[in-house]
Amino acid sequence: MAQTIRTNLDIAQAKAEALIEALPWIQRFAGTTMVIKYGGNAMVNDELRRAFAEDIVFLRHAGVNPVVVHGGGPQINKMLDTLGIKSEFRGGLRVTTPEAMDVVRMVLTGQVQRDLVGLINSHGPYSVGMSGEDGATLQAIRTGTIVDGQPVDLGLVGEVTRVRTDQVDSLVDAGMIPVISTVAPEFDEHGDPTGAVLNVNADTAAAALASALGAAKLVILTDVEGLYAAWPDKSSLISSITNDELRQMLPSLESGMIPKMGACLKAVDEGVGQAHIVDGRAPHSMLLEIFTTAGVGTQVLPSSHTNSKDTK
Ligand SMILES: Nc1ncnc2c1ncn2[C@@H]1O[C@H](COP(=O)(O)OP(=O)(O)O)[C@@H](O)[C@H]1O
Ligand SMILES: CC(=O)N[C@@H](CCC(=O)OP(=O)(O)O)C(=O)O
Repeated sequence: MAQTIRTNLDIAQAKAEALIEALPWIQRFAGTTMVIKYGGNAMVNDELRRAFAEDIVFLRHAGVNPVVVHGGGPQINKMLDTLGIKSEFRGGLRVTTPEAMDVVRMVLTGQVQRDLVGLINSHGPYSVGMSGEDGATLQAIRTGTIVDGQPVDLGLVGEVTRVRTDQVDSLVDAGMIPVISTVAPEFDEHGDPTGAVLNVNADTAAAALASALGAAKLVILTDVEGLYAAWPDKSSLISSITNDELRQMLPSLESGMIPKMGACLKAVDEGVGQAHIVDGRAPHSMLLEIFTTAGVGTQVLPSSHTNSKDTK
């Protein structure tokens, strides 16, 4: 019995220590904006999606202004398969035909975004869903990519050139949590809309938002622990890397890590305090990365900072 009481007390004390450890980080980040990118591969089951929604609501009550940007690549793949529409990835980006674009828009804005808004709002009326199309919040130009030194046409794929931060700020100022789908209207070189909509990779859109909003952090949830120096060697996890070190490493990266680490680099280069890659398969990993001293994933820091976890 005495043993049980001590064990229960130990558990209670460990919980209190976790709360106290979070205190300086909560003080530091209260009032800041954080852009949280939730990747389709990190949404694999209901428990994880529910834990994600809890973390977002926790952040909001800790005084942070979370802005969620979501992906949905696997969910788009599933719908394209069901409809018998072929699609391929080049350099980590989907080659997007007009037929595929209709499916991208339907799945991201009509399905994934609706699910996330519903999960967050099960805790209270906090969340509003929007697409880059709403209020022309994300404006984009068509972009291709380079694979093996050769230019590749990706079709209706875009890169964000302008963020209407006033649209996002007005929701945040009203105490809301925006959940943003990365479908963006195309704008021409004169800044006029062409009438087309473009498919924007959610990592690169999240970086553009984080940079435009002057976010304290960009946090990207995915299906790996973080960035591995020698992928697929799981013992080579990088816990902290500077933007200059990442710039040198970028050309050696593969597949989905290319837009993801490119997004972290862009965000930090453009003034975002830190970018983090976090394992979305582990419930509450986002809170651990933000509110514990050791952190759990990979953080990207500006070179001007020392390479220490204390710099988060
Ligand atoms: N150096 C690396 N470190 C970690 N993961 C890597 C690396 N190189 C390639 N990958 C792959 O990138 C994947 C993450 O990208 P992606 O599938 O596009 O994620 P998401 O859907 O979350 O955006 C990982 O699951 C892993 O298979
Ligand atoms: C151009 C491009 O590749 N767009 C992505 C958009 C969704 C996305 O980025 O989803 P994840 O974050 O889950 O990968 C796509 O069509 O899959």
